[in-house]
Amino acid sequence: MEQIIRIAVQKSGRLSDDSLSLIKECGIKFYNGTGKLKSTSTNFPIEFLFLRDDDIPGYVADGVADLGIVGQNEVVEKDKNVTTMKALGFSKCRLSLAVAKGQEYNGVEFFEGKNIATSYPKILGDYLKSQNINADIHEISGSVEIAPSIGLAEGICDIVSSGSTLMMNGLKEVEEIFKSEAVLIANNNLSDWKKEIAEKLLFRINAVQKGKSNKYVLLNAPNASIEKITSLIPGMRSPTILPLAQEGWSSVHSVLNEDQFWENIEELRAAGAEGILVVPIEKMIL
Ligand SMILES: Nc1ncnc2c1ncn2[C@@H]1O[C@H](COP(=O)(O)OP(=O)(O)OP(=O)(O)O)[C@@H](O)[C@H]1O
Ligand SMILES: O=P(O)(O)OC[C@H]1O[C@H](OP(=O)(O)OP(=O)(O)O)[C@H](O)[C@@H]1O
Ligand SMILES: [Mg+2]
Repeated sequence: MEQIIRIAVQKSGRLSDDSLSLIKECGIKFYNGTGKLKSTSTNFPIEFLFLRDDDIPGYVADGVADLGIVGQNEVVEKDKNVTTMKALGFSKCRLSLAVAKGQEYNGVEFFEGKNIATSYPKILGDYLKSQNINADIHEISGSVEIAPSIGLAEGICDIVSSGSTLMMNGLKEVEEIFKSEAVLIANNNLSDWKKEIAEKLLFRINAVQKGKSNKYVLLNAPNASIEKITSLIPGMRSPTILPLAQEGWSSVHSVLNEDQFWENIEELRAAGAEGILVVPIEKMIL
């Protein structure tokens, strides 16, 4: 049997572009023409299934797919037995309760005995239980934000990111109940060789993610400041220091987390650093 692993990704929607970009950044090539629901990579032993995101946890649990990229919200909602291998850092959103903007709201007790429309009955049900609230959960599959204005429910529980959908529909967010981002999930019983391929994919994903959060920094500094600057940007093992053509000056090259760079920028400049260049890193393997 050909040793190939199957990964389920969303066909089109909030997860698909970033899922496919991540795969491409991992150096994995595949054809992704419109309408094609299955595709095999030409340079990595992986086959892609393009599916509705709601179906991905179930397919991975059943072993129809070995891996999947899906929102944590769907993994928890579908309550399937799968292993979460890695949080991927995109499609970040939250599940929140919302009510009409003009509604007086003094706490979660508001929802006692009320109707709440949602596409996430399990996550909402678990939350209400944890708060000792009895409410009627009205399950609908989309356009949840319309529910209060058509008299279907007094509140909703849906995905919020910027909050603009809530605002446009005259609603206000009152409780955040779940935080989500895209995750890589795996079937619980992968064979040894499938595990090996999954680990190779994970290795590449880690290299891409580390590269993204770090920057290659080059700067010029007077030799007298090198010690101070080295302490501010210590790099992976230690910075590279090269002499400039101009006597008494060096070029310092280092790698550092972007947040750390911005935190240290004033101190670097105060120490005499100038001509600072910050360059993106494509992959980073420690
Ligand atoms: N506005 C948003 N910002 C960030 N992430 C989001 C946003 N909306 C949804 N997500 C995340 O992306 C996932 C997919 O959202 P999308 O709206 O594409 O789902 P869908 O309409 O159910 O798609 P499908 O047609 O595949 O069933 C959600 O489960 C959630 O994890
Ligand atoms: O807080 P916001 O930034 O406005 O994002 C939240 C909205 O995004 C998602 O819908 P999407 O736009 O993906 O459409 P869909 O309902 O067709 O999935 C989600 O279902 C919310 O309605
Ligand atoms: Mg869906």
